[in-house]
Amino acid sequence: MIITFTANPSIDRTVALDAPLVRGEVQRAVSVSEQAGGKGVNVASVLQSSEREALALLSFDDSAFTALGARHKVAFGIVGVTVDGPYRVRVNTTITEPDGTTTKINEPGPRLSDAQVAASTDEVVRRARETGATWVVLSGSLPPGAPADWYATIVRRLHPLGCKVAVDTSDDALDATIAALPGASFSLIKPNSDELAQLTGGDAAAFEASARAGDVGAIVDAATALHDRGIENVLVTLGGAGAVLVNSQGAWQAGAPRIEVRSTVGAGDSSVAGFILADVAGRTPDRCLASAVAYGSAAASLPGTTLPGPAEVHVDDVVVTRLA
Ligand SMILES: Nc1ncnc2c1ncn2[C@@H]1O[C@H](COP(=O)(O)OP(=O)(O)O)[C@@H](O)[C@H]1O
Ligand SMILES: O=P(O)(O)OC[C@H]1O[C@](O)(COP(=O)(O)O)[C@@H](O)[C@@H]1O
Repeated sequence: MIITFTANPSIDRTVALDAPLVRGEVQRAVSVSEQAGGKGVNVASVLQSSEREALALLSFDDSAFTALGARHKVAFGIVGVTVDGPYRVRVNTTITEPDGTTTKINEPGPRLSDAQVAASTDEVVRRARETGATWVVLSGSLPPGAPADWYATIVRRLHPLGCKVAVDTSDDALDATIAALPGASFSLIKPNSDELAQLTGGDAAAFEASARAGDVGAIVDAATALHDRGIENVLVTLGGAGAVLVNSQGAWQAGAPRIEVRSTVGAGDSSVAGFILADVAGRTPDRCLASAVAYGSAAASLPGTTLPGPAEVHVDDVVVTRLA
């Protein structure tokens, strides 16, 4: 069993334009779609599509979110509270343009109380213990009211169980997760270039430019610094430039296959799922990296938050190079 925990689920609304977005103008959408989303929900959905037993745990939901999830057949478990009434699961809006450019506006979500945070923590740990989970994935931004070090607290509580843990978050929650190392060490982090720059004091634009030019030296150095602080696998995703993996066995780079980009929403989550799918199948690190990139790129080629299943994923198209 693989468990994901989404502290701040979302209804993902995708608004498609048939012309470039123009700030300050009135534009008409050509289509609008909605899906149940949030990082852990997406990871579990990809795992479930690939026939892995996975459960998406949420700290809260509402009836609209549950109905959307049921339509897309994601198996949910609610570990916190059901926030119907005046509170709602947030709506995250993505605007897609014909050339594949996506603009995302993510809402903060409802405020959680200390009691709701504590109850969710207990439930995540209890479900992981009960199911003998091999991986627990803690994913996404934190809702207002949640402590920035919430994921670090859960990581510490999961340590005695011996399961692998992935953390994929941003902003203050990401800083707090790293600040808790090495005491709250874990198995996988998946920063993109912005998050890597935030954590290591680097320059995201410089990381991206050098990656596009095929030079990932500075990215490997930054990822190695994170690995040395207590994260076994540092998977840096680089959009269309692919990804880099650093772990105790070495460092690898993978280029992304050429695709027609439809929407990158869910690409990072699909990369996390692709890595874990290969890991639980006992694959070597280079194959885990190839799987992460193949799943991420497959997601980027699909519209909205549509997530890839094995039929859309072409791992053999991904070229991996060993760097160290
Ligand atoms: N333009 C693109 N072309 C091909 N693959 C892409 C593109 N954008 C994203 N991907 C795939 O999705 C993965 C994750 O994308 P990235 O943008 O780095 O993550 P995040 O969504 O977390 O910021 C990349 O490693 C790559 O495999
Ligand atoms: O919790 P956050 O950081 O606001 O992100 C939530 C959003 O990210 C997504 O999980 C997509 O993430 P990725 O594009 O990074 O894979 C959406 O489903 C959701 O709307």
